[in-house]
Amino acid sequence: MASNGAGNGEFSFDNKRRIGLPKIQTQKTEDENVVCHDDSATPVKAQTLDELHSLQKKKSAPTTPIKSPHVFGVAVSEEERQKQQLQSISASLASLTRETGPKVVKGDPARQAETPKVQQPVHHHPTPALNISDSGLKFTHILYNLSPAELYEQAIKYEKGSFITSSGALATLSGAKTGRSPRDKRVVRDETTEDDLWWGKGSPNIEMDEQTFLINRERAVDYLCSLEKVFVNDQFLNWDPNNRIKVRIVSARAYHSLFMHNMCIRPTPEELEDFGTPDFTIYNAGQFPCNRYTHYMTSSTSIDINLARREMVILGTQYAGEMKKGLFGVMHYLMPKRQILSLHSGCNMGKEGDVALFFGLSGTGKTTLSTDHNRYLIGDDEHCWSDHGVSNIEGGCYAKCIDLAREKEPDIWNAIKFGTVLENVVFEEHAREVDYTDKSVTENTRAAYPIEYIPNAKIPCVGPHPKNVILLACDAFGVLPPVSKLNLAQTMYHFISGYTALVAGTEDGIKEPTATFSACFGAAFIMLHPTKYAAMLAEKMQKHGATGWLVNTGWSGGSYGSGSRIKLAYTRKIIDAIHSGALLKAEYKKTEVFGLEIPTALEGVPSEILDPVNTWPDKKAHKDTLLKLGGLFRKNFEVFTNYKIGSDSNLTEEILAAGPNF
Ligand SMILES: Nc1ncnc2c1ncn2[C@@H]1O[C@H](COP(=O)(O)OP(=O)(O)O)[C@@H](O)[C@H]1O
Ligand SMILES: C=C(OP(=O)(O)O)C(=O)O
Ligand SMILES: [Ca+2]
Ligand SMILES: [Mn+2]
Repeated sequence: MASNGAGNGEFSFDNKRRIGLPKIQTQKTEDENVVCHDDSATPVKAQTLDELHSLQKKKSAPTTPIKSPHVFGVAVSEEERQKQQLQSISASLASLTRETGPKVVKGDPARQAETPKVQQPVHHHPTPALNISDSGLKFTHILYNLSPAELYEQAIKYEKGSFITSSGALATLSGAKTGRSPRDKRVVRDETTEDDLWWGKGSPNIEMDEQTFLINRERAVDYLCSLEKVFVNDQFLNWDPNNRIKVRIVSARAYHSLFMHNMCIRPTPEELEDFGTPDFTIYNAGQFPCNRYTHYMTSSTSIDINLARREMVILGTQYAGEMKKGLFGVMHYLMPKRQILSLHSGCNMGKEGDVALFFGLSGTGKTTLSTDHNRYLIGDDEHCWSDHGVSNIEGGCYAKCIDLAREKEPDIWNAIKFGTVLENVVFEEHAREVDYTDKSVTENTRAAYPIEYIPNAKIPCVGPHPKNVILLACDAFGVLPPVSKLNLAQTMYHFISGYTALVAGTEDGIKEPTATFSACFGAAFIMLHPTKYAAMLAEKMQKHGATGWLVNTGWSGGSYGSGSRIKLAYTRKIIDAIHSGALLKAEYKKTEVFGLEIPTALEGVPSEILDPVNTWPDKKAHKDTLLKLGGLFRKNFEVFTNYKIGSDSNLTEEILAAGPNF
């Protein structure tokens, strides 16, 4: 933003900066006869203030001439197309018990002059007068695919806790929930999903029935239709053009609309013209709770997925990540049906076209390590691996910001600018400088930005088959080596285990690390049994000759409390050596218990840290901790011992043998 030096939003009267308004002379110049060399522009072409304001905005020009869209071979007018779009939105918002969609109208209700042509409700049947509700008598204004600038204005005007930070990002608060609520995520169990999905112990798919889904859907839709305006985003998922999914997000907050604008793939104006009916719709009524007397509800939060109806309903949580990760779950169902593997991983590509995947649970480094100034970023979190290579599902990144530092992560730092949603951060009240070390609201502070905000993003976000598959674990026990080379069976063992150990809540003194095992490094999002994804991964890695690696981005020199987190600079060197192929040629030795192959030397990393035992002053404590972790792995894997991985029973046995041995 141009600074005028006046501060506090006052206008500057510096002549050079004047943009068009004639100078108002309140006093006569000293010498009336001297020709006034006033360089001010000609007067504005407006007679009234209203006219002046109407000049400020011009109609946006489409990048290509609007073609006449065809419906069943018949050309339709622009007016007709607009009408169809509103009908589609009205149908999306239709109550299921009152037969009609709401009366929807495009545009901001605050701008009365713009209130345009009225969209007649869609009548499936002549509506009995008795069925009319209050919300059926009013108009619901639709703010359709607004631009970031418009969404900023909406947020700042109407949503408490919205501010522009000094770098131009939109700071918001997500309310009472500052992270996902996996225990409140439910999936409708019906004929479609009964046999296909993973149900029961360990599964993230907590069941609900169709009827309960419809109750929550009605609650969300009634809430949304009772509002004066709702935001509608029509966008895409998946950069693979043959497997692109059309999603519609209906939400009540500009924050949610901007978040999804950034996170999903943004359609061009031409693509939006032909958008038609969405493949999947989210109803985000996050400000409104679910009813705890409703069957299945265990809290006031509910995130409900109905695969048959292709709908998701959000009640009682405003955490925006719920939408992104909810859709990811849907992709974990839709893609494997098409023989495409969906992956909770980051992905980047070198100059030579070498692709790497980064798997890992939250906070293990997918976003940080896939954002690499020397490589092209394909995506930071959600990908597909098809017979043609990899594709990003999303159009944006969602970076953790806690302790973010410009020097360590310059690309992420620079992406936090105008258009970026900055969740739950604390900033200095006047200058609006963000303090990234401040955890007052939450430790899970986040930035959501379009992927092109990263300078070396690979657009379109697709790439060839991966050469390296990197499994990230943040091991707060400090016993896993900084890097190990894995054979295929070990890769599968660690992929199915999905280990990380984090330390929650650091305030009240030193805490024991807790091990988390999350199958496929994303059990919260998978829909099928983990072995289904594992079998696909094994098949693809084998076919394309990818190498597996286990990288510990966590502790060294002791567990949390006595050791310290491995320096990001060292982890980057390790990753560089994987990408370049240098690490493949290194000399290796095998570790005790986990039987991992570790390099004896690696450029830019002190050799002594490569074997964790060297970094622990207390060798007995090291051995005890190693055995403890080995035991936790073993216990976790018990549930998988009765499953066959793919059609290859040899592989299944090899995988079972690839775990810790003691
Ligand atoms: N050695 C390391 N490797 C990777 N990340 C590290 C390391 N040390 C500290 N970090 C920090 O850990 C966090 C990793 O988070 P992030 O990349 O967002 O994880 P994910 O995308 O997997 O959820 C970042 O805040 C990063 O700065
Ligand atoms: C959005 C999330 O992803 P991640 O932490 O893996 O970046 C999340 O887990 O809420
Ligand atoms: Ca995650
Ligand atoms: Mn991430």
